[in-house]
Amino acid sequence: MGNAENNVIEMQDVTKTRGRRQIGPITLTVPAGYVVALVGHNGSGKSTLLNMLTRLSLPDAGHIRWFGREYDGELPSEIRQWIGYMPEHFYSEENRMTAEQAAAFRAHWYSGWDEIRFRELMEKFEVPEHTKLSKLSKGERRRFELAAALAPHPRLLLLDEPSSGLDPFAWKMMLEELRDCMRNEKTTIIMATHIIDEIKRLADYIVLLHEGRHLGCAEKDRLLESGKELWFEGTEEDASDLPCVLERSREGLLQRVVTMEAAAAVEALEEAGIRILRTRALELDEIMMHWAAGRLPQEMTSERKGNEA
Ligand SMILES: Nc1ncnc2c1ncn2[C@@H]1O[C@H](COP(=O)(O)OP(=O)(O)OP(=O)(O)O)[C@@H](O)[C@H]1O
Repeated sequence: MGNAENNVIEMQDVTKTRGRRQIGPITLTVPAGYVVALVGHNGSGKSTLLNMLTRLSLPDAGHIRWFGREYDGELPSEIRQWIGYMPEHFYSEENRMTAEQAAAFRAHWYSGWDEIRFRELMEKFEVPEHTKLSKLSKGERRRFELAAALAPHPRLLLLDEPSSGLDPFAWKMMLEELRDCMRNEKTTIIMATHIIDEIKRLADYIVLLHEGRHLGCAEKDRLLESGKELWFEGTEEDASDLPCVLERSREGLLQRVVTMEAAAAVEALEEAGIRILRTRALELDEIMMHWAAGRLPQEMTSERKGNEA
């Protein structure tokens, strides 16, 4: 492994049995300043992974290091205060508190709690003042949770489906705020999400979980650059000879090929003097579908991040 001091999270062969499903083994390194999107169908283990990173849930096996150190029991408070967490389901114990009371309660845990920032965010997100959390709408409650998660300037932000319940305006505001955190505070973000647009706009890396199995980690830009659909005049043999072909078919006089090595495929066709008549970049959701079906080349999904590259 490269410069371990720069790693915010290191998971080594982490497993957890949840009901009848085993999650993992997960081996994952997240260096400082990156945004990692956790992606996978319902029940694939995204929340379980985040819960293990907050220590709300303990792994059955494997090792987790936070900011370079492993801890046995609860995370010490000096580590917890670097971590902002927005769960998918909110804590019901706080339902009878107003947003301000809940914030004051949380501020005790975070020495870096920035009340001015919290109030600015509450205003920006238009969270109703002096109202019990139980009386907030789902989207308002999520906006409060986001403001509270950001108020202590966390070094690591764990977000579980952050956009759930947000209207498009609030969603855009959330994206802007997260972008600012990444830019100005170099916050490391690990977020579970189903929203392709969110992944496209925020993530540097994508981690795919499928039915509890960790299918790897891929660099988003590389996936998007590499996946193309090509149409060209040629034979079936020309099509099948191309690198990393995921799909191919004949459309009239043309060959249609879906490849995850677009640059090499185009070069091979050009060298053979074959005319490419049309190209289309694959959408991220199409690439994810191929990935979940195990069709992506292994070296593309076992990306080593940052200093490990
Ligand atoms: N408290 C629990 N007790 C037993 N099994 C659980 C518990 N919580 C989750 N599970 C199971 O663990 C597996 C992973 O669940 P998890 O919530 O981590 O998935 P997820 O990817 O976050 O799903 P979603 O997209 O629906 O939020 C599922 O099979 C789920 O049924």
